[in-house]
Amino acid sequence: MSTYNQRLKALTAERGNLCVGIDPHASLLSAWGLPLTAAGLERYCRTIIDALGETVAVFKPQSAFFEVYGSAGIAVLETVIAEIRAAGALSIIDAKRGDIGSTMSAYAEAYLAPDSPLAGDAVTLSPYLGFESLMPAFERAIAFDRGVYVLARTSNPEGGSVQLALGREGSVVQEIIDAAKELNSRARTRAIGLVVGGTHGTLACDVSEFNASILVPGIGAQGGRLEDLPELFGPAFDKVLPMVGRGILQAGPDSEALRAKAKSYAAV
Ligand SMILES: O=c1ccn([C@@H]2O[C@H](COP(=O)(O)O)[C@@H](O)[C@H]2O)c(=O)[nH]1
Repeated sequence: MSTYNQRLKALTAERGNLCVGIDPHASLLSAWGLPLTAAGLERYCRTIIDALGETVAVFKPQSAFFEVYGSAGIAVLETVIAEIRAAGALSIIDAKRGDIGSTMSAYAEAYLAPDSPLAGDAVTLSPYLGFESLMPAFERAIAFDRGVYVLARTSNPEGGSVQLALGREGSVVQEIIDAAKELNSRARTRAIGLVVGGTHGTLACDVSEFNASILVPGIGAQGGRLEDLPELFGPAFDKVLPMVGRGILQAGPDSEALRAKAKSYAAV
């Protein structure tokens, strides 16, 4: 089996460099005329995958919006992951997990083990219990040819209060970026990616020598613009995977409108 990074490169070369967020906001379900139930949730997700599944490279289902519906919502998330795979696209499960190592092992099994119904191609992780606490997920991602995206410089304005604080050798976020880069080098992998928001005027951290995929949320509804990313990311721009949720989903439920909106983001 190819690695996550190889699959990502091949598919974005073929389909364009775009990750579409599957964020089933209650307001969007209502705007699409769907009930706020697990059945409405399933219909919403299927509409997106039917419209975009064979043309978009990567989808990012946001776990929180599925958890709202309890076990029925989690069952829909499992179906969505399988449907994305069946459409030939990749999935990043946005669960932002992070915990002490022993609990992290269980999260890693849930989101990265080959036989888990909740495992996509990659999962988002929070390093704020300590980068090293994520090691069980790093090990499984490498072993199972999957990927992880570690929150570094998030898109929200509040993130700076923690991420830009001074750590032992520089800012906290820079320590995370450097630790991820170092681990990729040491393990001869590209499985450890970063999340860096596209909403900032300047990043206030250095990703110029980062060596794996950088997921960039915040484009569209949060004010980030695709056309600003080359300057924002400089030499790391070729690692950037831009991600758009509401900016595309608001065009639904019409399939043509969803396709046209996704194309407009992929074309920039
Ligand atoms: O720093 C971050 C990390 C994750 N997100 C997630 O991305 C999407 C953004 O959706 P939009 O509708 O395009 O705003 C959402 O699931 C967030 O939880 C982020 O925005 N910023």
